Amino acid sequence: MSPAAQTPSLLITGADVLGRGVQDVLLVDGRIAVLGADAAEQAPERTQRLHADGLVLLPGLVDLHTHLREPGREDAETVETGSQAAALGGYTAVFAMANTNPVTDNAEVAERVLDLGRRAGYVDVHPVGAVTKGLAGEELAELGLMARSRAQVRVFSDDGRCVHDARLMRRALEYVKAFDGVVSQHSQDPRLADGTACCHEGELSGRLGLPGWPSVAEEVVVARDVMLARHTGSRVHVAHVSTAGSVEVIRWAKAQGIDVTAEVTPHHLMLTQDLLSGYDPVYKVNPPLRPTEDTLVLREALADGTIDCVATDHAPHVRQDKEHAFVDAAFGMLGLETALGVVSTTMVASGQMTWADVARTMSTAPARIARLSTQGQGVVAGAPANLTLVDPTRKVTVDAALSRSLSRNNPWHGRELTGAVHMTILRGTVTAREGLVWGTEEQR
Ligand SMILES: NC(=O)N[C@@H](CC(=O)O)C(=O)O
Ligand SMILES: [Zn+2]
Ligand SMILES: [Zn+2]
Repeated sequence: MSPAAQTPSLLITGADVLGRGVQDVLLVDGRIAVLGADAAEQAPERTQRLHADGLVLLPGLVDLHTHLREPGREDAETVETGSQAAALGGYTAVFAMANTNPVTDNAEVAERVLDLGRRAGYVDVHPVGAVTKGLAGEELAELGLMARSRAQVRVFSDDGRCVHDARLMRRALEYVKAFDGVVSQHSQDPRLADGTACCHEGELSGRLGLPGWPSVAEEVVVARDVMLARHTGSRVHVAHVSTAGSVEVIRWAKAQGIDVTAEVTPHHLMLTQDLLSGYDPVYKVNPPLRPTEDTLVLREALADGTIDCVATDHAPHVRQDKEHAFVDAAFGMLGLETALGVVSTTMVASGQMTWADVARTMSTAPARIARLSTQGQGVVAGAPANLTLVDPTRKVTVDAALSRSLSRNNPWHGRELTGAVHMTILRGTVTAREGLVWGTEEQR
């Protein structure tokens, strides 16, 4: 990365800041120097100008839940390709899940992922630490060492698997409290979701002849975990909330003052289980796509703050793992490049959320949950210049072939989304612009 001191000054004019009104914004030395009427006057000599009329300026997006697959599955994604996809999607920071090979269950792997992210340089890559060694659910991983490492891990998760042993979950919550960490739980009772289950259990799964798992497999774990959070006084985060029942529990827990936060994925906001009728494994994901009623409750919960944030659960898989009969295919779908468009289409174009709500749910709230000090302050003078410019009315038909991800398990292919990322800026440097990744080493 080029040092911030060499980043040219940039004056952004005409953009609607968070949808709250047009303000000029001056970026100097990688920071937001001035906001408002004085910005142009205070611009140093040779400041570049960007005319952003009609665009909305948001703080750089932060993804609490990304699978970058490196180390171990560099055929599906690398930190570099995943970072490029993230920059194109408007992200300036992502949290890389620990289900890699080797698993990120110690300081060494965590620092390796951190360094790979820095070398790529498109977004800040923060490793998530595993809760248990090897994700085996038996013994706590080196939580303290990961927290004290250069990676300063604060988010811990066995994602892909549920920490189903209540005693281990309790100990993990007690442990992370010492450094204000958070346990992000993949809530799914393995005893209620047997190994072959691959979709939502209900009338449709019966008709399709696919083994399903019930909503309650998620809800019982959410209910248990909020009680453990209350008991330990620690923080629990519910990953990929997918059912109306989970929302009910989280709403109740928050009303009690329990320190619980939650995320919803773009796919659970827009896609529903009826897509499974063609048995296309691109729609196979964990937790599964649910009935429309759940989707509508998730949207309401995101808008009213019961669900704190949107997280992609970007889960790239190679063709050999995904293109199988539905029951045998891998779980997961791409999400980084389309998340903003999906949220814009489902929540903003529909009038359920404002752009300020998008800034909260896709930047400031996830940064706060992860206790990020380097990002998520919003668009304010003095903050690092991590910014995303959005064209709110642009309609884009998603083309999987144009994705920067190495994988092609893209459920959004062919869909028209309203609202597109125009530009992403990391500490004053443009990382993506109009569908092209900028800021490669050669260009700097
Ligand atoms: N979401 C998925 O369906 N798959 C994720 C794991 C996970 O998030 O549970 C993956 O790593 O592929
Ligand atoms: Zn998961
Ligand atoms: Zn995941």
